[in-house]
Amino acid sequence: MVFFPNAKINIGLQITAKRPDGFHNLESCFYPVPLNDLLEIIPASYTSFTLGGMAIPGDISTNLCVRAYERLKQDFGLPPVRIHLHKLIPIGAGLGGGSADAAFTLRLLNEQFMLGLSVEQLENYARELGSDCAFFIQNRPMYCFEKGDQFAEIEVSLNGYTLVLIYPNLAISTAEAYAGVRPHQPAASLRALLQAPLETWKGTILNDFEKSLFSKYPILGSLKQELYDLGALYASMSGSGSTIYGIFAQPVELPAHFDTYQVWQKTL
Ligand SMILES: C[C@@](CO)(OP(=O)(O)O)[C@H](O)COP(=O)(O)OP(=O)(O)OC[C@H]1O[C@@H](n2ccc(N)nc2=O)[C@H](O)[C@@H]1O
Ligand SMILES: Nc1ncnc2c1ncn2[C@@H]1O[C@H](COP(=O)(O)OP(=O)(O)O)[C@@H](O)[C@H]1O
Repeated sequence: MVFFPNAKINIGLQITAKRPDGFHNLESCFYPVPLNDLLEIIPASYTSFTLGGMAIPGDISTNLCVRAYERLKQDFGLPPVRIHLHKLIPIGAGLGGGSADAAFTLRLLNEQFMLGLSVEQLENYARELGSDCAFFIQNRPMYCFEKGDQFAEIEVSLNGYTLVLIYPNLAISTAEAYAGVRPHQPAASLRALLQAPLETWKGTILNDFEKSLFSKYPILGSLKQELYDLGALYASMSGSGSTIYGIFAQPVELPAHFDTYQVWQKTL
């Protein structure tokens, strides 16, 4: 069976408090984006994991696909499988690619082996694997809060807009990003701000990771400004970085020097 785990962007990200468990409470709109990895899992005589596309740091046993398989195997005694991941979503990019791979592994195994797990059960397994993972079970625009693993419905649509993603060949670890942020209660509710027309977001909707990461990596702030100069209606860093995205009214011709980065553009 073959699934295509997709990326996400964060529209707005407020880090509101440090939790007693060491994690942070946040508020954000998670929005799925059709930039995909390829994940194939088939029954086999022994379990193996192979990787194509981009290299992923870390031992195979720490790969989130393998961890997701091992977690379900614990409870359901799954047979051996051959897992192949073709990695296309940039890593350490704030696009949630690893979390998507984990969640899609759970979804695929649930179908392949007819485990009969409900959405809620799959979300609970996903929460064990990472704060972002549960989002990719339902995989639709959601207002996310607490660790980023609790959800509320929100009416946000980017349909018809052109989305540009720029990954400046710089991997930022999530832990590094959280270390630089000072949690605070926001002056305005992100949820309310997101309900206003997209044209108003530029002046109102912020990603709290930008402040410290833009000082540490000035290229990030420059790219965001360039997207505005090119006519973006809204531009931001996604999640814990380093991807900078722009939302445009129509397709945009990007300057030649962007060729040194990984650039993706699509009308949604
Ligand atoms: C920042 C966000 C926002 O969308 O995503 P990314 O941009 O990285 O994809 C998420 O909070 C990332 O979620 P995820 O990447 O699943 O994080 P985890 O593996 O659970 O945790 C990695 C590390 O990040 C920190 N962490 C993560 C989530 C959270 N709510 N508070 C935290 O403090 C912790 O230091 C933790 O050890
Ligand atoms: N299948 C996977 N794809 C990407 N990263 C993975 C995967 N499995 C484990 N990881 C680890 O997760 C971290 C990056 O996660 P990723 O989702 O790409 O970044 P981000 O949280 O910025 O969106 C890296 O430390 C990487 O080694």
